[in-house]
Amino acid sequence: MARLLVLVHGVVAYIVFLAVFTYFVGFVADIGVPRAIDDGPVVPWPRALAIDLALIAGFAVQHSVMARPWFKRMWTVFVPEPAERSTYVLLAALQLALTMGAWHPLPATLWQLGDGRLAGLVHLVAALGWGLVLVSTFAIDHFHLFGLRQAVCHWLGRPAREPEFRVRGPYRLVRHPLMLGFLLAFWAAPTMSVGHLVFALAMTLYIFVALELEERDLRAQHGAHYAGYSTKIPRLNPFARRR
Ligand SMILES: C[S@@+](CC[C@H](N)C(=O)[O-])C[C@H]1O[C@@H](n2cnc3c(N)ncnc32)[C@H](O)[C@@H]1O
Repeated sequence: MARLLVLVHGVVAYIVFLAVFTYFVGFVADIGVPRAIDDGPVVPWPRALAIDLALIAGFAVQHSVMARPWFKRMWTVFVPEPAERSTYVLLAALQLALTMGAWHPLPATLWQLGDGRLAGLVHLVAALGWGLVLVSTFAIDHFHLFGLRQAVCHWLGRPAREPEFRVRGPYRLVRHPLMLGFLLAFWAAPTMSVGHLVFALAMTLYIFVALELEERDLRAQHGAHYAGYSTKIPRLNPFARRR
Protein backbone atom coordinates (compact mmCIF):
# COMPACT_ATOMS: atom_id res chain seq x y z
CA MET A 1 0.00 0.00 0.00
CA ALA A 2 2.78 2.44 1.00
CA ARG A 3 4.65 1.61 -2.21
CA LEU A 4 1.55 2.26 -4.30
CA LEU A 5 1.03 5.60 -2.53
CA VAL A 6 4.60 6.67 -3.29
CA LEU A 7 4.09 5.65 -6.93
CA VAL A 8 0.78 7.54 -7.28
CA HIS A 9 2.33 10.57 -5.55
CA GLY A 10 5.29 10.45 -7.94
CA VAL A 11 3.09 10.17 -11.04
CA VAL A 12 0.72 12.94 -9.87
CA ALA A 13 3.68 15.23 -9.03
CA TYR A 14 5.17 14.65 -12.50
CA ILE A 15 1.86 15.33 -14.28
CA VAL A 16 1.22 18.50 -12.23
CA PHE A 17 4.77 19.65 -12.97
CA LEU A 18 4.36 19.02 -16.73
CA ALA A 19 1.06 20.94 -16.81
CA VAL A 20 2.40 23.91 -14.81
CA PHE A 21 5.67 24.02 -16.74
CA THR A 22 3.90 23.93 -20.12
CA TYR A 23 1.74 26.85 -18.95
CA PHE A 24 4.90 28.61 -17.75
CA VAL A 25 6.40 28.45 -21.27
CA GLY A 26 3.22 30.09 -22.63
CA PHE A 27 3.18 32.59 -19.74
CA VAL A 28 6.71 33.83 -20.47
CA ALA A 29 6.41 33.69 -24.27
CA ASP A 30 2.87 35.14 -24.20
CA ILE A 31 1.63 32.36 -26.47
CA GLY A 32 -1.46 30.18 -26.14
CA VAL A 33 -2.38 30.86 -22.50
CA PRO A 34 -5.36 32.85 -21.18
CA ARG A 35 -3.18 34.89 -18.83
CA ALA A 36 0.43 35.65 -19.75
CA ILE A 37 3.10 37.81 -18.14
CA ASP A 38 1.57 41.10 -19.41
CA ASP A 39 -2.07 40.20 -18.67
CA GLY A 40 -4.19 40.66 -15.57
CA PRO A 41 -5.42 43.52 -13.39
CA VAL A 42 -3.24 46.62 -13.53
CA VAL A 43 -2.56 48.17 -10.11
CA PRO A 44 -0.28 51.10 -9.17
CA TRP A 45 3.27 50.15 -10.20
CA PRO A 46 4.87 50.19 -6.70
CA ARG A 47 2.28 47.65 -5.54
CA ALA A 48 2.69 45.45 -8.63
CA LEU A 49 6.48 45.57 -8.31
CA ALA A 50 6.41 44.68 -4.61
CA ILE A 51 4.05 41.73 -5.21
CA ASP A 52 6.03 40.40 -8.19
CA LEU A 53 9.38 40.62 -6.40
CA ALA A 54 7.91 38.92 -3.31
CA LEU A 55 6.58 36.11 -5.56
CA ILE A 56 9.97 35.55 -7.19
CA ALA A 57 11.72 35.72 -3.81
CA GLY A 58 9.30 33.07 -2.45
CA PHE A 59 9.98 30.85 -5.47
CA ALA A 60 13.75 31.32 -5.15
CA VAL A 61 13.87 30.57 -1.43
CA GLN A 62 11.72 27.45 -1.71
CA HIS A 63 13.59 26.19 -4.75
CA SER A 64 17.07 26.69 -3.33
CA VAL A 65 16.56 25.78 0.32
CA MET A 66 14.70 22.55 -0.46
CA ALA A 67 17.41 21.46 -2.92
CA ARG A 68 20.24 21.61 -0.36
CA PRO A 69 21.61 18.30 0.99
CA TRP A 70 21.17 19.44 4.65
CA PHE A 71 17.49 20.20 4.02
CA LYS A 72 16.98 16.83 2.30
CA ARG A 73 18.53 15.04 5.29
CA MET A 74 16.24 16.98 7.64
CA TRP A 75 12.92 16.47 5.90
CA THR A 76 13.41 12.82 4.92
CA VAL A 77 12.71 12.24 8.63
CA PHE A 78 9.07 13.09 7.71
CA VAL A 79 8.87 12.35 3.97
CA PRO A 80 9.84 8.83 2.81
CA GLU A 81 13.07 9.00 0.83
CA PRO A 82 11.63 7.59 -2.44
CA ALA A 83 9.00 10.36 -2.36
CA GLU A 84 11.43 13.15 -1.47
CA ARG A 85 12.18 14.35 -4.99
CA SER A 86 8.55 14.13 -6.16
CA THR A 87 7.45 16.16 -3.14
CA TYR A 88 10.03 18.79 -4.03
CA VAL A 89 8.85 18.78 -7.67
CA LEU A 90 5.19 19.05 -6.63
CA LEU A 91 5.84 21.94 -4.21
CA ALA A 92 8.01 23.75 -6.77
CA ALA A 93 5.27 23.36 -9.41
CA LEU A 94 2.63 24.71 -6.99
CA GLN A 95 4.88 27.64 -6.08
CA LEU A 96 5.37 28.38 -9.78
CA ALA A 97 1.60 28.21 -10.34
CA LEU A 98 1.11 30.64 -7.45
CA THR A 99 3.74 32.99 -8.91
CA MET A 100 1.96 33.05 -12.28
CA GLY A 101 -1.54 33.25 -10.77
CA ALA A 102 -0.74 36.16 -8.46
CA TRP A 103 1.55 37.95 -10.94
CA HIS A 104 0.67 41.62 -11.54
CA PRO A 105 1.56 43.03 -14.94
CA LEU A 106 3.62 46.16 -15.51
CA PRO A 107 2.54 46.52 -19.12
CA ALA A 108 4.48 49.61 -20.29
CA THR A 109 6.40 48.53 -23.40
CA LEU A 110 10.17 48.95 -23.54
CA TRP A 111 10.66 47.50 -27.00
CA GLN A 112 8.50 45.87 -29.62
CA LEU A 113 9.97 44.23 -32.69
CA GLY A 114 6.68 43.68 -34.53
CA ASP A 115 6.35 40.68 -36.85
CA GLY A 116 9.45 41.05 -39.00
CA ARG A 117 12.52 38.87 -39.42
CA LEU A 118 14.19 40.20 -36.30
CA ALA A 119 11.16 39.25 -34.19
CA GLY A 120 11.23 35.79 -35.79
CA LEU A 121 14.89 35.43 -34.89
CA VAL A 122 14.23 36.42 -31.28
CA HIS A 123 11.37 33.87 -31.11
CA LEU A 124 13.80 31.27 -32.44
CA VAL A 125 16.37 32.06 -29.73
CA ALA A 126 13.66 31.70 -27.07
CA ALA A 127 12.54 28.37 -28.57
CA LEU A 128 16.18 27.18 -28.60
CA GLY A 129 16.38 28.16 -24.93
CA TRP A 130 13.34 26.04 -24.00
CA GLY A 131 14.72 23.20 -26.15
CA LEU A 132 18.06 23.41 -24.33
CA VAL A 133 16.26 23.17 -20.98
CA LEU A 134 14.52 19.97 -22.11
CA VAL A 135 17.61 18.37 -23.66
CA SER A 136 19.66 19.17 -20.54
CA THR A 137 17.20 17.37 -18.26
CA PHE A 138 17.69 14.22 -20.37
CA ALA A 139 21.48 14.68 -20.42
CA ILE A 140 21.43 14.48 -16.59
CA ASP A 141 18.58 12.02 -15.99
CA HIS A 142 15.14 13.45 -16.71
CA PHE A 143 13.08 10.93 -14.79
CA HIS A 144 15.35 11.03 -11.73
CA LEU A 145 15.41 14.83 -11.76
CA PHE A 146 11.60 14.88 -11.52
CA GLY A 147 11.33 12.05 -8.98
CA LEU A 148 9.54 9.55 -11.18
CA ARG A 149 12.39 7.04 -11.34
CA GLN A 150 12.67 6.91 -7.54
CA ALA A 151 8.91 6.29 -7.16
CA VAL A 152 8.80 3.55 -9.83
CA CYS A 153 11.93 1.80 -8.51
CA HIS A 154 10.49 1.84 -4.99
CA TRP A 155 7.27 0.28 -6.30
CA LEU A 156 9.27 -2.42 -8.09
CA GLY A 157 11.38 -3.00 -4.97
CA ARG A 158 14.59 -1.99 -6.74
CA PRO A 159 17.14 0.58 -5.56
CA ALA A 160 17.09 3.84 -7.55
CA ARG A 161 20.68 4.70 -8.34
CA GLU A 162 21.71 8.32 -7.90
CA PRO A 163 22.54 9.77 -11.34
CA GLU A 164 26.25 9.89 -12.00
CA PHE A 165 27.99 13.16 -12.65
CA ARG A 166 27.85 13.40 -16.43
CA VAL A 167 29.73 15.40 -18.99
CA ARG A 168 27.78 14.71 -22.12
CA GLY A 169 25.66 16.57 -24.67
CA PRO A 170 25.26 20.23 -23.69
CA TYR A 171 27.34 19.67 -20.53
CA ARG A 172 30.38 19.54 -22.85
CA LEU A 173 29.69 23.14 -23.88
CA VAL A 174 28.81 24.78 -20.57
CA ARG A 175 28.51 23.57 -16.99
CA HIS A 176 24.91 24.83 -16.66
CA PRO A 177 23.08 24.39 -19.97
CA LEU A 178 19.70 24.10 -18.25
CA MET A 179 20.10 27.53 -16.67
CA LEU A 180 21.52 28.92 -19.92
CA GLY A 181 18.33 27.70 -21.61
CA PHE A 182 16.21 29.55 -19.06
CA LEU A 183 18.23 32.75 -19.51
CA LEU A 184 17.78 32.62 -23.30
CA ALA A 185 14.05 31.95 -22.94
CA PHE A 186 13.53 34.75 -20.40
CA TRP A 187 15.49 37.44 -22.26
CA ALA A 188 14.67 36.64 -25.90
CA ALA A 189 11.38 38.55 -26.02
CA PRO A 190 10.26 40.32 -29.21
CA THR A 191 8.03 42.49 -26.99
CA MET A 192 9.61 43.53 -23.70
CA SER A 193 7.35 45.10 -21.07
CA VAL A 194 8.52 46.52 -17.77
CA GLY A 195 6.95 43.51 -16.02
CA HIS A 196 8.82 41.06 -18.27
CA LEU A 197 12.06 42.95 -17.64
CA VAL A 198 11.52 42.80 -13.87
CA PHE A 199 10.87 39.06 -14.21
CA ALA A 200 13.97 38.47 -16.38
CA LEU A 201 16.23 40.57 -14.11
CA ALA A 202 15.02 38.98 -10.86
CA MET A 203 15.24 35.44 -12.28
CA THR A 204 18.73 36.12 -13.65
CA LEU A 205 19.87 37.29 -10.24
CA TYR A 206 18.34 34.20 -8.68
CA ILE A 207 19.98 31.88 -11.23
CA PHE A 208 23.43 33.30 -10.39
CA VAL A 209 22.83 32.79 -6.66
CA ALA A 210 21.45 29.26 -7.27
CA LEU A 211 24.51 28.37 -9.37
CA GLU A 212 26.87 29.47 -6.57
CA LEU A 213 25.01 27.20 -4.14
CA GLU A 214 24.84 24.29 -6.58
CA GLU A 215 28.53 24.51 -7.48
CA ARG A 216 29.46 24.57 -3.79
CA ASP A 217 27.55 21.28 -3.34
CA LEU A 218 29.03 19.79 -6.51
CA ARG A 219 32.57 20.65 -5.38
CA ALA A 220 31.88 19.05 -2.00
CA GLN A 221 30.43 15.93 -3.67
CA HIS A 222 32.86 15.44 -6.56
CA GLY A 223 36.01 17.22 -5.35
CA ALA A 224 38.88 17.26 -7.84
CA HIS A 225 36.70 15.85 -10.63
CA TYR A 226 34.39 18.88 -10.51
CA ALA A 227 37.32 21.27 -10.03
CA GLY A 228 38.93 19.86 -13.20
CA TYR A 229 35.64 20.10 -15.11
CA SER A 230 35.21 23.73 -13.96
CA THR A 231 38.60 24.72 -15.25
CA LYS A 232 37.93 23.21 -18.68
CA ILE A 233 34.27 24.02 -19.34
CA PRO A 234 32.81 27.55 -19.00
CA ARG A 235 29.97 28.17 -16.62
CA LEU A 236 27.33 29.68 -18.93
CA ASN A 237 28.94 31.28 -21.95
CA PRO A 238 29.82 28.64 -24.56
CA PHE A 239 31.98 31.19 -26.39
CA ALA A 240 34.13 31.96 -23.36
CA ARG A 241 37.74 30.99 -23.82
CA ARG A 242 38.48 27.55 -22.35
CA ARG A 243 41.33 27.33 -19.89
C1 LIG B 1 18.04 21.54 -12.01
S1 LIG B 1 19.50 20.67 -12.32
C2 LIG B 1 20.47 21.97 -13.04
C3 LIG B 1 21.79 21.50 -13.51
C4 LIG B 1 22.73 22.60 -13.98
N1 LIG B 1 22.86 23.65 -13.00
C5 LIG B 1 22.32 23.20 -15.29
O1 LIG B 1 21.94 24.37 -15.32
O2 LIG B 1 22.38 22.49 -16.31
C6 LIG B 1 20.21 20.53 -10.73
C7 LIG B 1 20.82 19.17 -10.45
O3 LIG B 1 21.70 18.81 -11.48
C8 LIG B 1 22.83 18.17 -10.91
N2 LIG B 1 23.93 18.34 -11.88
C9 LIG B 1 24.56 19.46 -12.23
N3 LIG B 1 25.49 19.22 -13.18
C10 LIG B 1 25.43 17.88 -13.43
C11 LIG B 1 26.15 17.00 -14.31
N4 LIG B 1 27.09 17.46 -15.13
N5 LIG B 1 25.83 15.69 -14.29
C12 LIG B 1 24.87 15.21 -13.47
N6 LIG B 1 24.16 15.99 -12.61
C13 LIG B 1 24.45 17.31 -12.60
C14 LIG B 1 23.06 18.87 -9.60
O4 LIG B 1 23.73 18.06 -8.68
C15 LIG B 1 21.62 19.14 -9.16
O5 LIG B 1 21.15 18.05 -8.41
